[in-house]
Amino acid sequence: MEGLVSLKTTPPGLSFQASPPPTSAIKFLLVRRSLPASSMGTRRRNGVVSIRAQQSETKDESATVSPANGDVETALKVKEWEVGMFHNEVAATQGIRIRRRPPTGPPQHYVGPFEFRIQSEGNTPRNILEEIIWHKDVEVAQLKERRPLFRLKNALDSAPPTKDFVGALRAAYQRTGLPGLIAEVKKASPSRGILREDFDPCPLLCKEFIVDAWQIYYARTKGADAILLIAAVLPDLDIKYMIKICKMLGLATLVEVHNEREMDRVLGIEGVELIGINNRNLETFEVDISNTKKLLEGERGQKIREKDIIVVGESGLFTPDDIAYVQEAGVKAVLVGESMVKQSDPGKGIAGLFGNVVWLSSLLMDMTYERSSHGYERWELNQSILLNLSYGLGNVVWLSSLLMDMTYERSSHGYERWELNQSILLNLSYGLGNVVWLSSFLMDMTYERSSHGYERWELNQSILLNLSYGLGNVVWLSSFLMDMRGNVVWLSSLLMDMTYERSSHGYERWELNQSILLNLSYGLGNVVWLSSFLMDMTYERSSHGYERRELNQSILLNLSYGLGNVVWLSSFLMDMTYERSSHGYERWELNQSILLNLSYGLGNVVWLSSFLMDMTYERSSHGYERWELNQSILLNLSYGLGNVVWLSSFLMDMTYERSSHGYERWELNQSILLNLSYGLGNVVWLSSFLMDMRGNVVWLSSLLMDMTYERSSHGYERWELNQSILLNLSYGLGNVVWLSSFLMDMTYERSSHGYERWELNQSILLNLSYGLGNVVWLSSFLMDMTYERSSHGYERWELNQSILLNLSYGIGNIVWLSSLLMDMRGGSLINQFC
Ligand SMILES: O=P(O)(O)OC[C@@H](O)[C@@H](O)c1c[nH]c2ccccc12
Repeated sequence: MEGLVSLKTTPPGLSFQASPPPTSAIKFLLVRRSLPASSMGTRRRNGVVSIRAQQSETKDESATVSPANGDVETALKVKEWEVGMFHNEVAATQGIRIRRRPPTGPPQHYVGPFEFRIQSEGNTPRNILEEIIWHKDVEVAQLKERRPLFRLKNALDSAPPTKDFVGALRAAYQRTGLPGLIAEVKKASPSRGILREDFDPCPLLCKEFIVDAWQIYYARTKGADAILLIAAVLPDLDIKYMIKICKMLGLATLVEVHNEREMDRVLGIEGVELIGINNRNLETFEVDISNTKKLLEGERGQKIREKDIIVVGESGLFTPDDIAYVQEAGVKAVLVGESMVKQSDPGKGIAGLFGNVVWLSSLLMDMTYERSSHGYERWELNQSILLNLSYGLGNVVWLSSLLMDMTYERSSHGYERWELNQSILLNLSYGLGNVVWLSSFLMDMTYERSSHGYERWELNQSILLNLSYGLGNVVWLSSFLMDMRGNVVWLSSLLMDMTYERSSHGYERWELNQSILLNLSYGLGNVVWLSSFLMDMTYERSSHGYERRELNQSILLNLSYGLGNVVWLSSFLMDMTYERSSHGYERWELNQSILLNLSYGLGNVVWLSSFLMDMTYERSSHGYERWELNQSILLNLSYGLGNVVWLSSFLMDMTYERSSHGYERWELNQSILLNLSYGLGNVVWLSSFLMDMRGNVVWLSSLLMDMTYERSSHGYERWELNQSILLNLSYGLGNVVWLSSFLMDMTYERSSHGYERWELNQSILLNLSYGLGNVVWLSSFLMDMTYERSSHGYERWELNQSILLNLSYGIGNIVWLSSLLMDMRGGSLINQFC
């Protein structure tokens, strides 16, 4: 040990040679074939010093290269073999089953007296690992002969500086919350030559069967930053010694274990920072990833956490489930071969391994890289993206797993984290997503109700409230309700529960009841249920009087916002019509509001248009007001979208009227177009609308052209309008093809319109990112931007971020984004992950 202390204070190469610890004597003796016989005599007492001293002397080299005497050479081999036997004995006491040397004699490549050995149990490897080690032993001996240690040491100076392997793994885990990836990658293959020119690997691990410290030096000269040491092969003293050498050379060590015994041995060694658990039994090559879990259970896991050791899960990891499994077991990094190496595109390999999560985490990673310089704000941004994502919703699986992770962290992060959890849940409930998960979550919460009391119940209520805002998808809400407690029963039974509580919670609870119903009607839900509820309420009308009826009306109004089953509504309206005579003007007014609201949603345009026709018949008697109403309905319809055919035919009608109605009519035309551009979202219909009108794309652009013709007379305002329409179109999203071709046109004009035009371009892109649209286009655009990054610098990058932020608003579908990111990043992902 003293020798090791001195190692630190003197130049690495020299000190190493001057005073190595005793174990290294064994190691170096094992493979050193050029020692004079005289020095062997001192081996057992103080062999280390003498051997080292000679290793560093050049004059030894001649002996190595050309043995003067065959007998001496043979004698040396015998000695080496004896030492190997000694090594086997030491190893066996530590439960190491791998024999470093064939116990009954040197293996067959030895020359001289051993040449004719017959194959026997004693010189036949017992398993694959043993066979590899025996081969490795010989291979290293030969390599050392060609390049003795002192020469390697000279080469150390020209090796690239070491990179912080452990630091990179820790940072990766912190950044992403996912295990850092140690990927097996290749710059070139012997058969196919250079595979990747721009190969700039992260810190490098030398994944080799190390049997001799010489290999460590060799690896460093080749640029290694970390060394794999296999506990199934190396006795404790070797591991300790090699760790010291690695430290001296600035290398990290990953000590690999396969079973409990090896784990316990390694946990007893000082200075171990990384332990790899190999799921592949190197004796049989069978893979079982539960090995990782087994070795991290109980006290062992405890000890690892206390020592702050990073555990690397190794082998047999292919899917996000596998990664999640080992991460759950306590792994903070993974060593992956097959599933990466088989992929031509490393980005795809990573995505296959880490799943959809990869894009977000890779995004977060980018941001994390910047965290040091951007500090807290960036982290905040991180949170926003998560929150926004939860609005969209998308892949609930990911989010729920995130929530689970967060739950694990709850103890350490306390209330804030929990708060965030709640927000995400609330937001999730806005979107909707995977109802199964949410409903099961709600059920869990119900179980917890007793223990968490009122707050939890409140949260429950909020989620229901939000759920009722969000959905839109009637099928899921109704199926959700059905899943929970069977058809309709659940919500109404909830309402009943609440009713029971009414006595104690009084008016507030009842109010809440009402809000839920109101909100439900926003979303839309199962009209059947709602209408049956309304009927129930109708029965109660006599006793609850006017208020109930008012409520009834509100629900109807709200229903009309959503849209629902127009058939039912229209039949309801008919009922009301029968009542018109008795209720007079108010009822009629109500009728109108419902129609207006319906037009917001959209519904069955056919019915609406037929209604409009009815109204048209009445035009003569109701005069201008009615006509005005007509216009409003049309305007509102354009918000929603509805039956394009009808609208377009209406526009045509209006066109006929242009001559007589003059400018106002034309203005209306414009408003409708503006509103249309707000509303749609459904690319198909807009494009089909455009197509219907004048064939593919032509119509809108020709309209724009018309407007352009008018520019001279209407001047700047018209042009402004033009821009608004484009901007609004970009909100919805529309036919990206068209937009992009338009952008191209604009680009041509860039020279003459200068910066403003370019700004507009940016807005359109930002807005497009709200909707989402054609990812292919966006991603290709982002790529273009990436190319431009060098010249446009930080602003462009910022824009990139905004687009991503906005995208996170829009999407919901994480799958596409992740594929986008994957496309974008490809190979560079791998660097970020390491
Ligand atoms: O290809 P896989 O199953 O992803 O495994 C990679 C890596 O863990 C494996 O190559 C490995 C880890 N430690 C080793 C030691 C020797 C040989 C191989 C290994």
